[in-house]
Order: sequence, then structure tokens, then C-alpha cells
Amino acid sequence: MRDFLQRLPKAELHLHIEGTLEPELMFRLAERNHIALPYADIDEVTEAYRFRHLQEFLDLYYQGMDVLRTPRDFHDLAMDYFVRARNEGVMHIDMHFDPQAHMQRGVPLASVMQGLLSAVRHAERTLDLSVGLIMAFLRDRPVAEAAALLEQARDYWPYLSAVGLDSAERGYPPGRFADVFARAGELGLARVAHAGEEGPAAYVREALDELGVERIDHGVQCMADEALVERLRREQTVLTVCPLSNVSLGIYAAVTEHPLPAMWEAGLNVTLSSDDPAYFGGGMLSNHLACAEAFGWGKSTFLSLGRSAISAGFMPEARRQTLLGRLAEQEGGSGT
Ligand SMILES: Nc1ncnc2[nH]cnc12
Ligand SMILES: [Zn+2]
Repeated sequence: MRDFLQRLPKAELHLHIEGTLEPELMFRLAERNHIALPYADIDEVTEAYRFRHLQEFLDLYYQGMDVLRTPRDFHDLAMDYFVRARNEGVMHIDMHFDPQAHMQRGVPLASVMQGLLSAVRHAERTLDLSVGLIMAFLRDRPVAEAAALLEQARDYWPYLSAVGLDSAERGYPPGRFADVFARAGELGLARVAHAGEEGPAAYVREALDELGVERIDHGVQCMADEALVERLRREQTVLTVCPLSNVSLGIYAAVTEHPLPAMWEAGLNVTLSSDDPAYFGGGMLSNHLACAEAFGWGKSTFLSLGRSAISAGFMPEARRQTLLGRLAEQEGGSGT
């Protein structure tokens, strides 16, 4: 199964590039930029990565990214992950990034964009990996700041696939960002939002109705609301589900407790992603393996999940057909 899951051409639709910062790279960048870290060594870092809820993770996530200062840092961060992901059979990534988290500590938007865009170009040339860019707004920061960021990013609009909404969820309903998302829609950008991760099912409905999103990141809390499940099933809204993330953040006690099998049985359009692999115990392959082990899913389920993700990824149509073709090759050889 491991070989099959590794070879399976995968599209990862929910990945925060800042959440791919491995402790090794954090130490390397800290040294390069003469920054003192609050950790003595890598063991101390991994020891600190025990989270009871989303906010505990976010505190360390925003602290960790302080080592990212220059375009080269962002380039190295992204390439580091792209190489790892490609080795796990990932062929497309829709990558969230959090400009406000960098700008509020004095890193210019141009540094973030130059570094990420050069890594994306390099990966597309050398790794046979395609990448969509999702510029995320921090929902626990002022709406006006998000609106200003969108305008400030004017030079980069042609390079963005979508806007997203992330950070602390409870107490920050998505509807507050309706105008910003409407503007993004006018600009021709796709829209996605984290909703129903820790927050209530009502936030999923609000993201659909007031932000016009075409995908929901996480969305697992929808299972508490039968009518919402029925709507998501009818509309086949893509949910980017991240099982190891949900367990790491204490939303479920173990992968065996995760509602993914129930979501699948309910006919929801679920896909698998890793969210913040450096913090949550592994990337795409680990997430797939965890599901295989916990749910006993066979090859045909993973082929189907993989097809859903490729079908929904922000990529050119020709690339989608290539990846669907690669998936069909695996199907032919999978014996299912
Ligand atoms: N899991 C997550 N939820 C909300 N915001 C995030 N930013 C990075 N990871 C996140
Ligand atoms: Zn996320």
C-alpha cells in the first residue's frame, strides 16, 4: 500500500507554505539572519509542538516564521517543501501564504512574492510540479487590513489563483470579509476559506453564502448539521480535509475518531491535504498512510480521492488532463 500511495499522483489543495518550515531549516535560517531562537536544539522544537487547540499552534507558527526575512529565505522555504512533496508523489500544490504575518513584522510584500514566485518557477521547470498560489487573509486581523493588502498586491494579481481566509477561527465569522472577497471575485480570483475547522458548521454556510467560496478548507464540523451536509453533497463542494492536522490540534483524539469515513459515506466531495506538515507530523504520504491504516481504505478509495483533488486544483486544463492520465495509469496497474 505504501508504494501505491507514494506513486499515486497527488494534488495537495490545502497547504500553508509557512507551515512547511522544518526545524532544521528554521535553525539554518536563524543562523543566516542572526536571529536568536527560543530553542536550544531540534529536539526542543519538536517537544514544543504539542498543541491542545488551534491557537496554541498558531502562536508557534507565527513565531517560527520570524526567521523568514529575505526573498532567498522564502525561496528556500518553498523549494525545501516542493522537493519533499515531489518525493511523496505530489504533482500539484495549491499553496496558501500569509502576507500579513510577514508585513506586520516589517518584511515587505515584494520580498515574500519574489521568493515564492522564483521557487514556483524553479519547481515548475525542474520538478514537474505545478503550483497555484492562494493569498490568505488573517481573519483575526482587521478587515480593512485585508482590503488594503488585496490592493497592494496589484502587481501580483496575475500570479494568484485565489484568495483564502485562515488563522484563529472561533469568534471570527467569515461574513465580515464579504466585501474583500467580492472584490477578489471581481478581479477574477477564485475564493476559498477555512471554515468548520474548530468553528461551528454555521461558518461553513456563511463562507458559502457570503464569501462565494468554491472550496471549503477543513469543513469537518459540517457533520453536526444534517441540512448543511445535504447541501454540500448536492453542490459537491470540495472540502480539503487534513486528518493529521485535526488530530494534532485536538479536534479529534485519534485518526480512528476522524469523521472522514462518515463524510465519504455521505457522498461529500472530500480531498486529502497536510495543512502544516512540519508541525503536524507529516506530509501528504503520512496523511494517506494514516487514513489507510485507520479506516482500512483500499486503492479504489484513494484513486477516487486523488481524482477529486486533481479535478479541483487551480491548474491549467492541459496540466489537469496530464495528471488525470497519470492517475489512470496507476488505476490500470493497481489491480482494483
Ligand atoms: N490549520 C490552520 N487553521 C487556520 N489557520 C491556519 N494557518 C496555518 N494553518 C492553519
Ligand atoms: Zn489550513
